[in-house]
Amino acid sequence: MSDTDNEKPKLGMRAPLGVKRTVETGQVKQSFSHGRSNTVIVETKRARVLRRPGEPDVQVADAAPVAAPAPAAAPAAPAPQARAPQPAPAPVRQQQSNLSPQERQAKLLREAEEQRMNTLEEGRRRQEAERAKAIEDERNRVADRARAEAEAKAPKPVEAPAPAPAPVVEAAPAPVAAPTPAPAPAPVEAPVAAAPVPAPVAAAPAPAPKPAPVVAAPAPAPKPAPAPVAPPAPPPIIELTRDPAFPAPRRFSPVARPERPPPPPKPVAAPAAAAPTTAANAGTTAPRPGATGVNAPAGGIRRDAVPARPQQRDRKGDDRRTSGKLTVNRALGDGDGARARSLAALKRAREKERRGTGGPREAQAKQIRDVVVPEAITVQELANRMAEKGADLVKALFKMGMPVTMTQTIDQDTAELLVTEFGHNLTRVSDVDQDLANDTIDDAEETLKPRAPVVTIMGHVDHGKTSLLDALRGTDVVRGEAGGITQHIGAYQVTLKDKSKITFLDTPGHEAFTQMRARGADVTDIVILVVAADDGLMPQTVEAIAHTKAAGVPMIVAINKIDKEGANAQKVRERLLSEEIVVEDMGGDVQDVEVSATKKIGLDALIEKIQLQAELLELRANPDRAAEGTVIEAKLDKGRGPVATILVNRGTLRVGDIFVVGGESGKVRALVDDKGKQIKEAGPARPVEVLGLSGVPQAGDPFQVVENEARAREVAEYRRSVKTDKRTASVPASLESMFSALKEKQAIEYPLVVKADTQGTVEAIVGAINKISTDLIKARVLSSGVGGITESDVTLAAASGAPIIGFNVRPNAKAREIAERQKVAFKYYDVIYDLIDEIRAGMAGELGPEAFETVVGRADIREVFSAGKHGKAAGLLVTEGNIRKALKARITRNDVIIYQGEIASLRRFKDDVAEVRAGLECGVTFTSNFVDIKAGDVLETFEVEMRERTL
Ligand SMILES: Nc1nc2c(ncn2[C@@H]2O[C@H](COP(=O)(O)OP(=O)(O)OP(=O)(O)O)[C@@H](O)[C@H]2O)c(=O)[nH]1
Repeated sequence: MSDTDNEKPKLGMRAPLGVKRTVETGQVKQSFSHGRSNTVIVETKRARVLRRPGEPDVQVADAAPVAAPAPAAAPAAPAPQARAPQPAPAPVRQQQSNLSPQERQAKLLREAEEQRMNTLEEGRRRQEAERAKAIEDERNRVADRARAEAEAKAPKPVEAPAPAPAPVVEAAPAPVAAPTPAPAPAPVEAPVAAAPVPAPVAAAPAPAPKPAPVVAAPAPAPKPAPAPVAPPAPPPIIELTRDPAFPAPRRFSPVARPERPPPPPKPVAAPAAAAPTTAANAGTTAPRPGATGVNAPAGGIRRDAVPARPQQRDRKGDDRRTSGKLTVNRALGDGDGARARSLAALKRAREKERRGTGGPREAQAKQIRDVVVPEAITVQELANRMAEKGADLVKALFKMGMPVTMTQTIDQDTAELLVTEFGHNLTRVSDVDQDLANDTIDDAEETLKPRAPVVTIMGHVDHGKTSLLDALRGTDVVRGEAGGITQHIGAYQVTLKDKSKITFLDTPGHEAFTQMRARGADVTDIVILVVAADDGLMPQTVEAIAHTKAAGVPMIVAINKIDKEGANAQKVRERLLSEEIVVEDMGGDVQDVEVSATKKIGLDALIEKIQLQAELLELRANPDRAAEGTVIEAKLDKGRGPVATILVNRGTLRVGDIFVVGGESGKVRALVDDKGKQIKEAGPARPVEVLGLSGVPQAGDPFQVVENEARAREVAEYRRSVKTDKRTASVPASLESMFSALKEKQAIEYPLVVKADTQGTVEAIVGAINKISTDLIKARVLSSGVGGITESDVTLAAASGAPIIGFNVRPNAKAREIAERQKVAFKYYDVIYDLIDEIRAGMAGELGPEAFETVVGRADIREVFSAGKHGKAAGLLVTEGNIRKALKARITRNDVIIYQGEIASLRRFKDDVAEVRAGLECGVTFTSNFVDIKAGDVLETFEVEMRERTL
């Protein structure tokens, strides 16, 4: 917009239709800061007054045509309000009528500005006063509220013009425009009506019937937004309604709206207040001559909206409201709004705050926990116990310089660092705390009752252990054994003629069962060392003696096979001396007895000695307590599931008892004695098969009855985790371990999958296989277990190209099918000797034949000649053996090999010869053109023989 544009009387060109000109225009130059100025075209329009039908008004005829060009504001012309102020403007009009239009406009503007300033000043003073009062209100809010309201009411006459704009419109233009005030309200009404509260405008259609056709047309102007109104109001008129007498600050009108007072008592005061403000706003914010009449009010709307902003902010920000800061709203006595909010909204706000801040924060509040830390724990488990994120722990450990993963096990000290770091309390526990307390306290004397002795028979292979036991039991076990040797521990209880009982444990004699034998010694009271009279002491006999001594168990020497020819019992006794076993006959304290298992000689004497020894031991146990025992043997029975042979040490084991055995738990489903009979209970020293286990335990595992299943599961779980931790615990790296690892890497791996019928056999086989390993080849048992060969065994073996060793077990149909498909080899055995021999042969075959070197002859190199295309020839003196053509040869200088190859040619006095013996001279050339030959070097010829390797 330019000044030149302003000079063009565009508004005048688009004068509204009418019989006579109702709008007068003029220019007002406005000055702003920074030297800016603006020229505004000001039009003065006569206000239209709607009158009731029948009311005498000579100006009606004029009003109709004037109202037409400003239809936008028409809806805001409520008839009742318009009529009320009508009488007032008359004298004002008369006073101003003497001035020229320009003078009047200038004067009006000046006065309006003055009035506005006065009003602002007045407002400021009022605000200050209100602020002071507000402070008092804080102290005694309830009491002062009434007074505050009274004071707030005081400025209402100023606010009044806002809610009642219509009279203003009518009053102001009247003197300027024409004696007919009726048509004017439309444009002037627009800014007021478009002010923040559109309600009056929206209500405008109600009086529409009164202005009849003229008012009905602009009905779409109910919105405060000027845009939609603009089209129906084309005349770009900036209306300036003014009343120098009451230039009430228009800006307060929106604030006062919510509590619209009753109609102002003075009809003149109300319109006068609104008019100048509107004029001023219109003049400053919408100076464009091209602006429509509705645009002008838009500026007014923006200006009017300014004071409303604090109110909006107040609604959002509680702090502002509660801070006691005086806002325009409060200054104007808007105490009601604050009160209304303080009751309901404040309550909601408090509730929201409580929910929003109190709730979650309390939930997130860090809980300090008592973290129970065992001797070794995984990072993940520790995180769980601390209720922290595992990743946080890993991060903390990383910061401590320990790069670990969640599944890695850390020791108690490291765990303590973490627990402290995270602000929890540490409770150290040892394995004993976690596990079942091994009740080492002896039972009370009065509870102890005599029990049967547990006798273990030990001895070298085939010395007749099983035969002796068989003789004692009166049953034939020997025939049932594969290969004629005992494969695993058998436990039997023999009832003697005097009803007394003896429990026998038959341990295998083969060296592979050393571990099992050691276990047998641990649970036994007496050891019977079987020594064949014809064979004497053998390695396993000596080993059995060592185990017996280690267990601190008394021994009875049974010299067996005395019926055999060549039996020499005395020799056995003498030989035992070298093992520090001095039998009674030799003046010692170890009982000995000559027996024959097959001829049943000396059996009674043996039993007598056992009973005597048992008496000396005073074997007693408390049968009236929860059972404790030891696993003698365990296996996975196809029909019955996991089965463990338990020797009850003390207490009585009953069907239905809940127990923990090693890393397994369970409830006794059935008890089977050594004769295959189901029994209800088993007292101390009684071997019994237990059914109802969760898995196959290890031979030698402790068996304990516990109070409930939960505890049983907990302990079993703990024991399993300990086993896992031990297995997965990372071995600290050292130079030695690194070198040994390198060494191991060089060795060929011979993978195997081992399945056997019992746990003890599995251990024995695995132990024996590991012993076969050498530096060159290492047997690696990928998996070992009890029970038949399953699909998973085959899959594992197939993945590694390993054969499956089945000892007394066979694959199921599915496993066979997969094995056939994946070309997995099964090797079945029922004698451990055969198994080990074959594995040994297989491992040797894997290594291939072994090269053996045999030196054939040696010679000293005396001279070196040039041999043309053959490089150099050496003149030799054969010192040892002979030198032959095509033999492998090596030349050493100061015992360091400098050449290795073959003899290409052999000559003696220019003749090619096949062989030159020791003491003779000859000349040789070598297969490769070796030239670095010097007199003084030594030649060595040798043959290489490939032999089958043995391990
Ligand atoms: N003549 C004679 N032969 C016996 C006697 N006791 C055992 N035998 C024989 O010795 C062989 C081995 O007997 P076993 O009872 O199997 O020997 P073992 O010590 O139990 O053998 P393993 O179970 O392999 O440890 C059998 O052929 C028996 O018949 C005996 O008192 N006299």
